[in-house]
Amino acid sequence: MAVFQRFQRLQTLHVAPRRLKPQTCNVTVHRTVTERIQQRHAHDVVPTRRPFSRVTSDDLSFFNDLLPGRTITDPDMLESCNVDWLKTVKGSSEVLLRPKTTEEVSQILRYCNKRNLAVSPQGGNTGLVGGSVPVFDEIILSTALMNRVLTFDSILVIFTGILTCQAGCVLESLSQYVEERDFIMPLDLGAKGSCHIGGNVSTNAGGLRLLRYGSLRGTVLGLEVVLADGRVLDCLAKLRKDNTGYDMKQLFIGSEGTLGVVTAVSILCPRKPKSVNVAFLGCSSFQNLLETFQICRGMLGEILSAFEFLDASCMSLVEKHLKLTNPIAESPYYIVIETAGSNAAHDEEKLHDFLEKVTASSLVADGTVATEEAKIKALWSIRERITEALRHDGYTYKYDVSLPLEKIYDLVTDMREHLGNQAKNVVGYGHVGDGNLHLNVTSPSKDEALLAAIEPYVYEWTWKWRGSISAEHGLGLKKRNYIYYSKSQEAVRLMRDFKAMLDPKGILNPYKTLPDDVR
Ligand SMILES: O=C(O)CC[C@@H](O)C(=O)O
Ligand SMILES: [Zn+2]
Repeated sequence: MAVFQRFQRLQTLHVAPRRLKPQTCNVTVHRTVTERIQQRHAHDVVPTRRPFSRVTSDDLSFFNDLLPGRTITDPDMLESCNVDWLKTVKGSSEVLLRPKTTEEVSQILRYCNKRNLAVSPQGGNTGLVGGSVPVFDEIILSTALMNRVLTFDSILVIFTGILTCQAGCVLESLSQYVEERDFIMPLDLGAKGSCHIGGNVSTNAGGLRLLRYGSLRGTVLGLEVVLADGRVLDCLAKLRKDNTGYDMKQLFIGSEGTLGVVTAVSILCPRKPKSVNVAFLGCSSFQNLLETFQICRGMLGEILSAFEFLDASCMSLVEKHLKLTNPIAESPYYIVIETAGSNAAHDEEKLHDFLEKVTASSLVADGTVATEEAKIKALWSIRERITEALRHDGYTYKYDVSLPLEKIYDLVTDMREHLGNQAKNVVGYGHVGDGNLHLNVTSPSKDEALLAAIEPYVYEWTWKWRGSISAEHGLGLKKRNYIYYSKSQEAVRLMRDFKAMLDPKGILNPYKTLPDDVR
């Protein structure tokens, strides 16, 4: 493998890409969507507080009796729970509840529903769309103390890999727990040190391993959910297959705490791979990067576990703000490829052949490969810590879109041109393997004119190419009024009906996910 620690440019391979047609512009439909959004000036809409009750001293007595020492009203302690990680959405809740059991969550919600008190469920508060913090004075219901592993299944002495745990377990702790037993979590994200598994499920978090292990819609086997009126829905099955009627858990995966509070999760963990390699490569064009991906899928096949990218602007930001070092020669685009398999010699041979092919054809200009854990971590941190670097760069406008692969970077290029010098930085990175681009725009401070130049332009663009305006972060508070760019009116109406059925008073995570005016 030493020969691939660094490799050189050879010649360029030209493969004509298959062009994709934009959405046949049904002008009427398009205009309807656009007008609906523009009329509302969606990015400016600050919701009006709905007529929920205000917390009284009687309510506090009830909560104190139920959760002695875990009913928090100290403003200093409430401060960090009222504001999101990006520090762009700030609520003014005066009560933080920290239950330890499902029964306590059930009693809290039964009481809040009766009293018409709004509730903002909160996990690790790492969300990026303002979905995990109160907007007004909603009671914060934190899962932080619901952090017990319940079971890790085994048949005699052999583990099956089915983990059942409470919703407040931190993803990284779960990873450690299952790794000690020779398994891994099927998902991995930059926020793993703080995010909770319940929050991951509620937002249907994607992350860096989705390419290999699929989404939580497949790996979550069962859920326990407390409904708005306090009923406990036990769908905590541990079965690989179960076709008995509607798959209820799917309703709660990705519904951002608006339909129920996830209190426990059963999840299928893959075996820990015996051999892991990470290659960090540089490409001179995005077209070369896409061709590298095509070849990679073909040649690495079943051992490919991640294919991520970042552009040169991301690299500059992690160098500048986090003092990370670029391990290879400067390039316009960088790729992080991970392989995970069961036979080191076999995996290395495959990787070797692949790298030889892409360097010989000059698709890849430079690169480095890591097999030891510390170096693997260092390479991954360049990709994983971009979000953190962007936060240092200024106020960040974040877009998380699914697009046809061949259009994925054109949005960044167009946006740069469209914004000119209005923006400080316009960067692109993300999950090439999943067709998911993270477009981020920074400015020295919050800038309404800049926001108006980005939105709805970015959503129009995504709609035109039949993309999704939220590939993995959800709609939360910030994007809910743009839902029509990705969902039909009928679909949104049905969502409203589900919400009305499960939470008739609308106490669960109000002002999130669904638009203000469902027509
Ligand atoms: O900060 C972002 O926009 C993306 C965060 C996360 O989804 C990632 O893939 O790193
Ligand atoms: Zn992502």
